[in-house]
Amino acid sequence: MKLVIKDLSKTYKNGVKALDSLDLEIGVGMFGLLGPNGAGKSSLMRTIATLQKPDSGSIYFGDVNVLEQQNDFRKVLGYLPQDFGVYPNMSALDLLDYFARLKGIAKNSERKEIVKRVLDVTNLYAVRSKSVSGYSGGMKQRFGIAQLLLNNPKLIIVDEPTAGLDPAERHRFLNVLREIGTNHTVIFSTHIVDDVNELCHEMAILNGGKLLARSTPKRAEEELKGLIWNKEVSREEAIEYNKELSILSSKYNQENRINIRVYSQDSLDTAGFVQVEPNLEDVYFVALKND
Ligand SMILES: Nc1ncnc2c1ncn2[C@@H]1O[C@H](COP(=O)(O)OP(=O)(O)OP(=O)(O)O)[C@@H](O)[C@H]1O
Repeated sequence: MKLVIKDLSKTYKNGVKALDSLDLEIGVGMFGLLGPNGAGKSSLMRTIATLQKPDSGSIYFGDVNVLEQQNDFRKVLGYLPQDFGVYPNMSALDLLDYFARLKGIAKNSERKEIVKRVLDVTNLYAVRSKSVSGYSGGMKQRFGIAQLLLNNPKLIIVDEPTAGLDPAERHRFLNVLREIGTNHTVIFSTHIVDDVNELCHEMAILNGGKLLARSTPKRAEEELKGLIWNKEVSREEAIEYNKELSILSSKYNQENRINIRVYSQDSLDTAGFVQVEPNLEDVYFVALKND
């Protein structure tokens, strides 16, 4: 089923325009919503999750009018907010059983089966008897996914789930999402370019409440072919180049020199630059620079 967003706008009372006439269509699979802090990602996610109203615009999921038929839509929605708050001192097994009851799964045997399945999918079965309040950050995030899977949602929204996770936990979490993304529509917001690279078939870049790009990671990279140049320079040279060229990123290497990556339609051969394969980080920085 397709999520179709049209002309969505939201200005908060303090005058911040968080969503600016946004149009977006999202189909089955993992969709990555990439943007810097304050881009409007959470505002968009909360609006889709029917937790706040836009000033104007429409959202349809299949033929359900999300903003009008909130109760119908919530039955097929799984939402993991950015900050889930505090968990009670209960085991994952008991807590999931409790959530399953709240979601109306009355039959004992049915609940048992579903709870086991979501614990399996999220790799928490081995720690099911431990208290969720004592879980690590990554385990808590996976528990959040387990609980939203209980009612077999058709659309899953996860808001910056990898922020603050260590690399191993992040990988475990992305693996869980990858599995879920094969048969659900998953919208996944992040400011980490690699998250999108590793996981998403489709992506959009959001800033200032506007879509700057809508593509697949691969296609977006191909569009920059021949336009990305790299050179290793000193700090002083980097400052000079910054005055005349569009530097996308600069990274120190072990010799304390800087690799600068530059976007240029003209050849920089003669200036000692080497043409390099574009990556998704280049795509992201080009989009933000051209904004
Ligand atoms: N309830 C609110 N009232 C006023 N301004 C808000 C409110 N919520 C968000 N904003 C502002 O709207 C803009 C978009 O915020 P939003 O949280 O949607 O961005 P984000 O992309 O999710 O960023 P982050 O990664 O920091 O959460 C920001 O400038 C933010 O300060």
